[in-house]
Amino acid sequence: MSKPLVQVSDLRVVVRGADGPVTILHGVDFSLEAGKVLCVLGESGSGKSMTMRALMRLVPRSATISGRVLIDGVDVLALRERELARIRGSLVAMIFQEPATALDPTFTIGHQIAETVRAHEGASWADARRRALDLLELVQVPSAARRLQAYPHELSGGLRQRAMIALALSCRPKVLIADEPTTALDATVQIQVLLLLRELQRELGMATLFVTHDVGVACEIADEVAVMYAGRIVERGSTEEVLGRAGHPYARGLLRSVVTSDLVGTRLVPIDGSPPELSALPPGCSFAPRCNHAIERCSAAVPELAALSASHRVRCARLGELEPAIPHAQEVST
Ligand SMILES: Nc1ncnc2c1ncn2[C@@H]1O[C@H](COP(=O)(O)OP(=O)(O)OP(=O)(O)O)[C@@H](O)[C@H]1O
Repeated sequence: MSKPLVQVSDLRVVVRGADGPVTILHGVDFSLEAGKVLCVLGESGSGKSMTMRALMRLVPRSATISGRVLIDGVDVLALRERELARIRGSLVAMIFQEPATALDPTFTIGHQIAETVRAHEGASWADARRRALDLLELVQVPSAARRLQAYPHELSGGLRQRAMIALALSCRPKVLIADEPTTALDATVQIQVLLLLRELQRELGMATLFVTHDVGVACEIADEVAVMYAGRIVERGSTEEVLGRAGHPYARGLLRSVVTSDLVGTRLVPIDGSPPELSALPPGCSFAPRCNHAIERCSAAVPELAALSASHRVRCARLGELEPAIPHAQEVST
């Protein structure tokens, strides 16, 4: 097994709130090798985006991060601001749901990509423009030479998303962080962009962290899946293990809808009850108040992420006591 490109251990984020500090992330651990895609699933507010932002220290001013984040051997939490700015966009690139946040409306697509290539690689304008064209072709923008001259608002949503991916790839990142990058697109375009991302990340050997609410998206592109609840990873493993043989009652509930491998657009199934207030988490397992299987022991202490197999881990005090698989397990193929 090769050495992981991304290693995250005991990642914690605490935000200063009006009524005192609130812990948003309670010690997140995972690692990811080059060329692999990890999908992070979970309900709104579970801490998916905060985890991704904390990796690059893009957290609110009121937040404090602790733990360890090693990316390609670089200790991100120990970097000075200047060094950090250098690795954002070169070692690690981020793409978001809304391309408008990454693309400047006042410059053409070609100018923005070429400018980034020049800033990071010191290339001449002529070389940078050639590379901008190569990148637009790589992300399969039709009539790429003409689109270089276009402003963001002149492109369709799908093309803008491709342009943003080209911009993210312009510095040859080793790690790509994608936070719901296809959610705003209609289903057909979503599938095209997802297939493109999967193809690119394999071709370029990037480690990709992909945040989504969509089980179908995870089925389509993930090698590994992590499920988050109330600021903790409650289950992680290979896509087949987590989507096919979920062990945590929360993950099982969320994944009730998974019946085939081609379900882009399948939102997670809402579970009865609502997530806890982060400022007033119940003792022990945060999911216990919503869990049909909870017993007294579940509220005594936060369970560890225990191993079900070499790669499959579940944070449940009743692991091993529950039925081993969810009913749809055999139908999932990845
Ligand atoms: N700037 C902030 N200050 C205080 N709390 C914040 C801030 N940003 C996020 N939070 C809180 O952190 C928690 C996790 O938020 P986060 O955005 O990571 O969730 P998420 O799982 O990505 O949700 P979604 O799927 O809706 O994007 C939420 O309870 C949110 O209210």
